[in-house]
Amino acid sequence: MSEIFMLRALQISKSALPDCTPNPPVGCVLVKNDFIVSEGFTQAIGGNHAEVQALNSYSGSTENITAYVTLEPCSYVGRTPACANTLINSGIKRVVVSMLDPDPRNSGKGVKILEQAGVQVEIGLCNDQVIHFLAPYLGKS
Ligand SMILES: Nc1c(N[C@@H]2O[C@H](COP(=O)(O)O)[C@@H](O)[C@H]2O)[nH]c(=O)[nH]c1=O
Repeated sequence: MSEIFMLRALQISKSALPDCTPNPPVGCVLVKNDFIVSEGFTQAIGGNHAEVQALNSYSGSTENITAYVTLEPCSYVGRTPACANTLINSGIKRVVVSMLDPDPRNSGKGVKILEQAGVQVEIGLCNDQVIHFLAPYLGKS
């Protein structure tokens, strides 16, 4: 079941192209009680990341919501705020990440920030499919 949600996040991430480059195209879906309640993908460079788009499009309670994100949420303030902190502030308690961000400014730090705040993080769902799509876009932002 959860693979369906990550594959949906991967599917919508493709809509981020070509405007998001050189930022990688990322997708995020918010799931509550096995239903997708919101979706987002990376906006044009300097615009919202996928997680922020999904959160901005959702107005209900974040209780029991799991965020499925194709790439590790970012950990630092770059052109946009740190998505790991945005997720924590939203009250979401479970995040499923397909692949870690190889960008050395993130690279495990986003996951660490989430875990230190008590968010349950799972890594690697649909990893093969996501790496296949995302790899060409990583390391250039
Ligand atoms: N596109 C994308 C991420 N992209 C990552 O964010 C960093 C660039 O941040 P910025 O300069 O603020 O745009 C860089 O490490 C890139 O890999 N991260 C995410 O959490 N979600 C997203 O949708």
